[in-house]
Amino acid sequence: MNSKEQISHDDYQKTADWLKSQTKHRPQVAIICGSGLGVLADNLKCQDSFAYSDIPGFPQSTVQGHAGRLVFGELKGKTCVCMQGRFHMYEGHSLCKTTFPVRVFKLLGVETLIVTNAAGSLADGLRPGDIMIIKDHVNFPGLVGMNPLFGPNDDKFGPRFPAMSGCYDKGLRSSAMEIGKQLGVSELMHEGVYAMVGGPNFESIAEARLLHRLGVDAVGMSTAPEVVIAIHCGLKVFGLSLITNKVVKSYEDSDSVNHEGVLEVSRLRSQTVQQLVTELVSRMETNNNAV
Ligand SMILES: O=P(O)(O)O[C@@H]1C[C@H](O)[C@@H](CO)O1
Ligand code: HPA
Repeated sequence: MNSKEQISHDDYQKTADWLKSQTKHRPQVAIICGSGLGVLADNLKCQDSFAYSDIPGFPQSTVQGHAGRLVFGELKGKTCVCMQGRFHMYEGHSLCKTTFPVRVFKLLGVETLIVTNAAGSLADGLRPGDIMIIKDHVNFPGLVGMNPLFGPNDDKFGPRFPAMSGCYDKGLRSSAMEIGKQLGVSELMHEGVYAMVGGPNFESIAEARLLHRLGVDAVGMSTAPEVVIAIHCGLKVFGLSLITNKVVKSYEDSDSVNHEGVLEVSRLRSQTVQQLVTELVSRMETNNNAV
């Protein structure tokens, strides 16, 4: 991984211009699908979709459960773009490659980013199959210097020192909780703190205990860099974690997590997440920043 890799404003613009030349859709909302959650794109009407390998400048997805397609379409009167597959630091992408699509979305006129992920729970009240609305994050790689904003600041996107307090929009969070009630799934709905770790190994018991003591509710291997870049360039952000497993915190516990199990729980709950996201998008107030 080359942490010094720089991507110029022109590079993002070239990708945005190519996409604009290939689709008439001008999205207001972007959705990043977590592991096993690619079904979120299925409700989009009048779809235009592109394999990542055909999009100039786009990285490639290498993880099972991440299809590697960018899908544009209409969802309840809003134009959306949906990433079926995200990029993780552990795949060997630099952080600016990992977050590349977010700046492209900004250049396409997107106003709101929805990030979803699969995550393991540390909080006792969070069970596999539950949905945790992200109220804040701990960006562990960022805290030790692995931040997508490292390097010269691009003032055209945002300020050198962006604030991260309040990065998960309060209005969208309460709207999602309300929608959960209306869908009859309030017993699944929680709010909590997500922590990003580098992966790709799952946590040791000592690491799990440390994260738990630090006040982390759910842990995963993505999302925080995308959110940092989104906030830096002025996007509104909503995030949710689908809890796919309990993180083992006891030496007496013989359970063990694996990616296939994560994908299985994601798929079982993906329809509910899809309904929640669809309803959230339909209630969003958007301007028309189409560019
Ligand atoms: O892309 P997300 O964060 O949903 O993927 C999680 C973290 C790892 O990539 C994988 C582990 O099963 O799922
Ligand atoms: N730990 C880290 N990432 C994850 C987990 C986990 O338990 N489950 C899904 N993604």
